[in-house]
Amino acid sequence: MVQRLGTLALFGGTFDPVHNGHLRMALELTEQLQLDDMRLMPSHRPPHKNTLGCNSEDRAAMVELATADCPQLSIDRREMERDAPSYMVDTLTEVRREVGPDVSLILAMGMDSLVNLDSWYRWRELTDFAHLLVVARPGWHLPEQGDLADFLRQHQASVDKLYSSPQGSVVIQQMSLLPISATEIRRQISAGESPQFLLPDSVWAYIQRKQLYRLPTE
Ligand SMILES: Nc1ncnc2c1ncn2[C@@H]1O[C@H](COP(=O)(O)OP(=O)(O)OP(=O)(O)O)[C@@H](O)[C@H]1O
Ligand SMILES: O=C(O)c1ccc[n+]([C@@H]2O[C@H](COP(=O)([O-])O)[C@@H](O)[C@H]2O)c1
Repeated sequence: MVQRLGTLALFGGTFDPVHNGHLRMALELTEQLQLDDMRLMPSHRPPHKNTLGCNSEDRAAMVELATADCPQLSIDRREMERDAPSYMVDTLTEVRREVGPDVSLILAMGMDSLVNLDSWYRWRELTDFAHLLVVARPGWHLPEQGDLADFLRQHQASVDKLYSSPQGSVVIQQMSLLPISATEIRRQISAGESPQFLLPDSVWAYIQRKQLYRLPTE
């Protein structure tokens, strides 16, 4: 019988701020796929975002608060320690070195991230270190032509690959995601509206205490 590998999943994001859409996705993936460890990993210097609503320490503090009461989720602060653009290939290289060759390392992302994957730094190498676990979001479709489509044709696999090999596959998981976006939450706050119930109360309290997102960012 083939041995089932231990699984470590990282869910990277700007989390500006973290919201219930992110949290439900992480929790549902963990439970549906019986992942051993699911960590939300705030990006210190998100490579593709020029305007941020707040600094990385505040964004990480909110992820810390959001995950504190949920035993299935935790925060991975490793990108906070690297004062360079938070390229995912660098992060995954570091994690792979840490966990060794026999752990299934899984990078979770939404479909909107996947469709831009070919703009990421050394994107083809990501699967040398991890699997990509992509959650299909309504309104987004897999590319059908071009380098990324070819890459997906080569790497797409069924979910059992996550347990039988340590890296190398792209797995697409269908899930109904909450229609919440950080952009809309920032807009609401800068317009004086309340985002309550879109994010944990502890995160909303933090935003109010630190007076974040009062000014429009885009
Ligand atoms: N509502 C949601 N449910 C599940 N996953 C989401 C949701 N919104 C974003 N994601 C995923 O979370 C990851 C990090 O996203 P990000 O922090 O940029 O959140 P966002 O809400 O899309 O932010 P913004 O509106 O600022 O772009 C991405 O992989 C993205 O696909
Ligand atoms: O490595 C890259 O070049 C790269 C480019 C864009 C995004 N990422 C990462 O992808 C994750 C989601 O990004 P975002 O911008 O949707 O929050 C987050 O962890 C980013 O650091 C990484």
